[in-house]
Amino acid sequence: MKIFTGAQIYEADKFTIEKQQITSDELMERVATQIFNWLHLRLQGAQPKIHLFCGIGNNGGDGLAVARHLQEHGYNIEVYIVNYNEKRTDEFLTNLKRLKDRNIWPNFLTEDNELPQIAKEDIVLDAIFGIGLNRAPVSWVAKLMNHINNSQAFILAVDVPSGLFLDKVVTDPNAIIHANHILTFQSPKLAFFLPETGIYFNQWEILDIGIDAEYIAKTETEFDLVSKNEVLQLYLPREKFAHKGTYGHSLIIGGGYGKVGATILASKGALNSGSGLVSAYLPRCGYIPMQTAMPEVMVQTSKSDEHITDFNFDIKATVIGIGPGLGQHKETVEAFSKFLETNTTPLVVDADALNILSNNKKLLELLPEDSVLTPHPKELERLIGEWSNDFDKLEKAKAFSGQYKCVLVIKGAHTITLYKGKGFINTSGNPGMATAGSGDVLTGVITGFIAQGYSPVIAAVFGVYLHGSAGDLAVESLGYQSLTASNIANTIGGAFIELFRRPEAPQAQEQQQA
Ligand SMILES: NC(=O)C1=CN([C@@H]2O[C@H](COP(=O)(O)OP(=O)(O)OC[C@H]3O[C@@H](n4cnc5c(N)ncnc54)[C@H](O)[C@@H]3O)[C@@H](O)[C@H]2O)[C@@H](O)CC1
Ligand SMILES: Nc1ncnc2c1ncn2[C@@H]1O[C@H](COP(=O)(O)OP(=O)(O)O)[C@@H](O)[C@H]1O
Ligand SMILES: [K+]
Repeated sequence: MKIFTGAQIYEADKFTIEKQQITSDELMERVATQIFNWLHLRLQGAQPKIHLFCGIGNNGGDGLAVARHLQEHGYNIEVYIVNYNEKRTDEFLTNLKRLKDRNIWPNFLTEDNELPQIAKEDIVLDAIFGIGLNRAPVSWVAKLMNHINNSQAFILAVDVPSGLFLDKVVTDPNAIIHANHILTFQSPKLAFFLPETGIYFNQWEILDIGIDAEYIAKTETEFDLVSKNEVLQLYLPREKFAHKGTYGHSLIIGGGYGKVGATILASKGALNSGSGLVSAYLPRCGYIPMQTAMPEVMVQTSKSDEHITDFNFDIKATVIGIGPGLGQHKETVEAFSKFLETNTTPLVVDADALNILSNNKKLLELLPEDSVLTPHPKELERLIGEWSNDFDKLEKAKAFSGQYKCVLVIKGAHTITLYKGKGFINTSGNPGMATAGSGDVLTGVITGFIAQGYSPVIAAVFGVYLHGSAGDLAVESLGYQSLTASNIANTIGGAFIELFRRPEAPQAQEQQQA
């Protein structure tokens, strides 16, 4: 799904209005009807107090139009105009008049008003600011927002939580609404998925407001959201007459004394994601553990007992996943550097292999084109340097991936894969995956996908989704705390099956009763 910027959203609105020959007011009415339906379906006429806080722009206009629908259906509403600016939009004024015509008189809030009473059983509709926010709210508005946040009422945000910027971080956490749920229009917003800006709400949902399909199809976006629908289109079916050679040979390189487990997890990731053959190259101490844990994996060892000191293996790999448990011993660094000088096999680079590259940036130039790098936040910082905020991080990461012609997978709650100036934001996964070794499994999964013939960027995007989906499935029976990396690796098969599971058809009433 495409993630539009603020400018693109305004353009989409304009395009839709012209193409569908509707007025801006009619578009706003679509929005309001959808929000009203959302509430009506859940409330079914129940009478909690609904406080609607409306700004003076079009976000506020949406709020006023919702107020009218709620009132017409007998809901218990209180409307407030957060009067932060003199410049009202036409649509706001139209909807204000419609309310007044129905004898609904909003409370106009200014700096001098007392803060309204909101009980924790109440509902708040947040329509103070939408995507038009271009500077931090003044202090009395921030105070009001803070008051709303502290009320413990259920807060439903219209389009975005008021106070959220689409392209920069919030400096004062009190000057933004902490929403329980967001009803956002047509396209999710990039800020929903970044660690510094995604913390201000629990859930989001898209309302389809009928933005013109032609606009959506023809407009290129910098970021796309990746869910099941997107990855299903990338899936390469298994062929009837396939043999193990058809699906490539993954080689996992890493491990050291006390860290052989990392390579076992990566090998499991590669094997369970469909690699035809999997080999591992380890120091000698890894031989027995690997052979015992993974009978399917072929093993060769470096000369030394405790860490890799040479890359003299005799394996014709389709792709190499390198780094888990590798360590940064002087001899390992030297051997890895020498290996890079002649290697042409595609690489997936993780963990200590990334740290070695960060310590000697010249080595980055030796990576084969389209190598996949999978840093967690600390490893990313070592690679690209410090960033001032999440938006700056994305810019720097994008420049890095362009400079070194690599696929850069920024791991996190919403892992972002960057390639050739474009970002793919993952939607699967859960906090139970913040556990030792889960990244090692991902290295294996991406390696396994490349082995099977997926291009590196598709292997990264698909692999990240499937890895997260395996975590989501496994957590259902294990819970967040007990989920382990091994569980994730063992559930990859389930995640494949889940890809093709159709939602259950609702049963007919009579059948249910029978
Ligand atoms: N036809 C349209 O354009 C549609 C717009 N929609 C709604 O319109 C919203 C955007 O509306 P607007 O562009 O009017 O903007 P907002 O309603 O988000 O903001 C109001 C205006 O206040 C000013 N402002 C920004 N930051 C401020 C601050 N800190 N203090 C004081 N004033 C500030 C800006 O001039 C801004 O335009 C969307 O989020 C969505 O809710 C929807 O109704 C869909 C249709
Ligand atoms: N809160 C979270 N939500 C979703 N996924 C997460 C979360 N925390 C971690 N993950 C995923 O778990 C993996 C952790 O990788 P990493 O930090 O390299 O772990 P390790 O080094 O222990 O293998 C990444 O794929 C990351 O996206
Ligand atoms: K809002």
